[in-house]
Amino acid sequence: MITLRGLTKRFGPATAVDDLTVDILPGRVTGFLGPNGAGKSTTMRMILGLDRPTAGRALVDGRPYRELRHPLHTVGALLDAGAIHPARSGRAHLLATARSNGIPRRRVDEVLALVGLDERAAAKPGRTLSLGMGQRLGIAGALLGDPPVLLFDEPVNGLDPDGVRWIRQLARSLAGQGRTVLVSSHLMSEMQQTADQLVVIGRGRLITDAPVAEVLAGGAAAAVRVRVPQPSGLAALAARLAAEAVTVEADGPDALTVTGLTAERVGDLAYDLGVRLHELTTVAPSLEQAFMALTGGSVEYAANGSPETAR
Ligand SMILES: Nc1ncnc2c1ncn2[C@@H]1O[C@H](COP(=O)(O)OP(=O)(O)OP(=O)(O)O)[C@@H](O)[C@H]1O
Repeated sequence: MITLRGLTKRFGPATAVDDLTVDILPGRVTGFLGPNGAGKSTTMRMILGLDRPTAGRALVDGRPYRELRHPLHTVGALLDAGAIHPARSGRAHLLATARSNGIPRRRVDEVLALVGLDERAAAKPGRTLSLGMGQRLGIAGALLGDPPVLLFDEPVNGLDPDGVRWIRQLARSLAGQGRTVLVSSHLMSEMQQTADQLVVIGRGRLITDAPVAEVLAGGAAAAVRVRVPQPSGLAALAARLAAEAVTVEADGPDALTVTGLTAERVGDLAYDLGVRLHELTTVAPSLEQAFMALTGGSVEYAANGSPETAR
């Protein structure tokens, strides 16, 4: 379990993490979500004792990282996948970490197998590793001490679809074993498929801490898409909907998206007007829409497009 209490980090006048209080519980994948610069990496660095909080506490299994007696056996982290010596092989890198932490050699073979790196890949020098292999090696390092708590900072960044699927399954299976798994991402769609719980931050502050399903249900209203083949019918329906105090947006040349009415009500209004429909669909909000509804003002670059395209 990870416990954050009033966790705050200031860099000069800038507040990167602002009074964060959250419990990150075992047995589930917690998605740590926020736009670039929201403070996710800084929070993870404080959990791992790499940055000192300006105020508040970050505890792993009840202790600050620096007071852990067996840190590698308590918490494993993937922070920067590129953090391996360019001339050293992946296997040598893991062996050195294992040796200095009293972990037996055979565990290195176990974790290499766990992350799907074969002998040839493990023998390559760091500088020749692909991004995906680097991520796998970083995760192998995180798993070395078989820790009950795992932190993955943007693990799917730059990975191909197979790599993304693999990380997703790994995170889920680690949580299934009862571990605490915290995965940061600025990709809402990714978290929708991976996480059970969401901790969303914006500008260092907690925006929400809730199950994914709850964020989806409460963050943004479902919309209704209605497609009308005749332009006159489309105009008549749009005018009628305008009188209903709902949000109506054009959706291509022959369709409208209506927020604030059920599909049944939109269908009934069309029927009353004698307007023929070719489609009437309820569109569930995506996590991304829910996220935008939640973060609103905290997304500094909203004008440049969605957070997914901002990196
Ligand atoms: N060492 C530092 N010195 C000064 N400012 C910093 C430092 N580290 C982070 N920051 C600032 O703190 C804020 C939070 O950064 P952080 O990297 O934690 O965000 P993030 O949510 O992880 O985003 P990203 O995904 O872009 O890394 C940013 O405004 C960043 O510029």
